[in-house]
Amino acid sequence: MTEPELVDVVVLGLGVGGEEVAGRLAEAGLSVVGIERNLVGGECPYWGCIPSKMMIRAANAIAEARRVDGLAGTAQVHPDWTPVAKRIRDEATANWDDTAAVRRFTDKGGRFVRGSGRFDGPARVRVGEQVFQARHGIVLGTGTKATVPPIDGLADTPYWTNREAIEVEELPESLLVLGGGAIGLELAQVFARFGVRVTVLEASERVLLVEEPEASEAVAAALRADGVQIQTQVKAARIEHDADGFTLRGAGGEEFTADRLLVATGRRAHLDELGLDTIGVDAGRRYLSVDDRLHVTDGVWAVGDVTGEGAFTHVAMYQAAIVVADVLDHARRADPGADPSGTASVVGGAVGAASALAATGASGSAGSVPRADYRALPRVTFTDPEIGAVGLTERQARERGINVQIGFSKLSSNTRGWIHKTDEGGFIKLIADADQGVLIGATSAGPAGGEVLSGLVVAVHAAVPLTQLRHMIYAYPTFHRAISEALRNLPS
Ligand SMILES: Cc1cc2nc3c(=O)[nH]c(=O)nc-3n(C[C@H](O)[C@H](O)[C@H](O)COP(=O)(O)OP(=O)(O)OC[C@H]3O[C@@H](n4cnc5c(N)ncnc54)[C@H](O)[C@@H]3O)c2cc1C
Ligand SMILES: NC(=O)c1ccc[n+]([C@@H]2O[C@H](COP(=O)([O-])OP(=O)(O)OC[C@H]3O[C@@H](n4cnc5c(N)ncnc54)[C@H](O)[C@@H]3O)[C@@H](O)[C@H]2O)c1
Repeated sequence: MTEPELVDVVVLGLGVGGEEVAGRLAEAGLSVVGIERNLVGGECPYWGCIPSKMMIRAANAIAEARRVDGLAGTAQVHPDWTPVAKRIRDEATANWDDTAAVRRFTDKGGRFVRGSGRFDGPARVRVGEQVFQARHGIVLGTGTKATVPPIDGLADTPYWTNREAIEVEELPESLLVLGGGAIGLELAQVFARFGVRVTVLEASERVLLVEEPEASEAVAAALRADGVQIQTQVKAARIEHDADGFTLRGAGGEEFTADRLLVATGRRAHLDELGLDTIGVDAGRRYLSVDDRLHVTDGVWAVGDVTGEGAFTHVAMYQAAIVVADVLDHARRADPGADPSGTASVVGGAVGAASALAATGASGSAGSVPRADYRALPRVTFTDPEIGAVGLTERQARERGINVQIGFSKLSSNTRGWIHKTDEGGFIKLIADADQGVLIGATSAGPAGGEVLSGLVVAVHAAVPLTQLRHMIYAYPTFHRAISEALRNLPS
């Protein structure tokens, strides 16, 4: 049997969350082993946020050029995917090579191990023949994988997930997108703007189901204007593939065909692979359940998508800061005699770093580690119009029995929206708790919906009284000035 090697912390999965935790703990002086089986950085830089937003930037440039007609003369656009694929290959992903990311971690003092890790009993992680025993804790940042629904025939076809869609060098003529969530909609609009015939097939009654119905309508209308066909309430019964491409047969007898099929029906943690049974944690759940300091169980923390608290890079980063502070706090408590200057021992280094972090407010000293609070969780779906949202939707608020008031304004009746020639789709929707006199949710849809959102995030996060929000000065003529009109439309 392999003798375990004693280290301070093991971080399993170096995606956005794991890499941040591992790097900061290593910088703090702990001996950290970071284990990653694929690419350090995870989904976001290689197959997620960054390359998809490069695609969106390019597709929006095409759409903007097409808006020259009638506004500033004439423009002819000849979309070409080559520079987009090249930019993703060369600038975003270094051809899907993580050498620089591994060095970023090892330069901070971390030890990198490439491979698939799993628990091997309490405080132990095994990677192949190597076994590590963690003195201060194990952090799981193993993320999610695309879910592939159990549709008859699908598993035997060469379907795409986000990975193949992001890596594509040559666009197909036509594309079926199964799932009208964030991934499906963002990529559908991109490909349509580059001339692909795209059909989005969504099982529920509307696309972007998690956001406000008005947001779903605005996005669906914009995608249709880009030539995307959208079918809701589709129940896929069978999927076939042959030399002519894909055929999806619906339970109602409908049939959809295309050269390629992108499956974007959600994501799921893969807990069954992590040996969680060896530490008494239920691997049958959809996500790892964590408390507000991201504890899973004694000496085990989780960070990022695997927690199910919102599959966003900003959530992973937010949680990472809490995990770092809490692990350092535990290290300090485990070795209270350590030199706080950080020079006497490895743990002393961590203590010194914890104190430094506490001084900057980024971390906490014993007992003052910040707790996760998702009340003001922002989301941005980077379609055109962008859909920014924070906190509760109207439906969620009503389901909680809150005394809800709604304020609404359209961008078309806002001066900047009118100047900009936004279509009817842009809007601000405010969800107020009438009893508390504060906003508890908001949506900002429009050309800069994700940017306009920031003021609304502050309002929800800091529970700024509606009276104060109404008496603020909103610059003229901006998109965000539509917030003041929505506030006026709230019953006072
Ligand atoms: C197409 C797309 C677009 C997106 N766009 C945005 C966006 O615009 N904004 C946003 O905020 N979010 C976006 N996201 C979501 C974002 O990518 C995730 O929230 C983020 O990557 C989560 O980070 P993570 O560290 O939790 O997990 P991941 O990034 O999934 O990393 C987990 C890592 O763990 C590794 N791993 C798993 N199991 C093991 C094991 N047993 N041993 C060793 N290693 C293991 C994996 O290989 C992986 O590298 C997008 C996602 C997709 C797919
Ligand atoms: N801009 C961003 O921040 C961004 C962008 C992309 C992804 N993400 C993150 O990644 C996560 C996953 O994205 P996603 O779009 O895969 O998932 P999602 O859960 O957002 O949407 C999946 C959609 O697929 C539908 N669906 C499920 N099964 C189906 C079936 N058999 N047939 C047809 N439709 C079906 C669902 O009803 C849902 O509308 C998101 O929830 C988000 O957190 C974020």
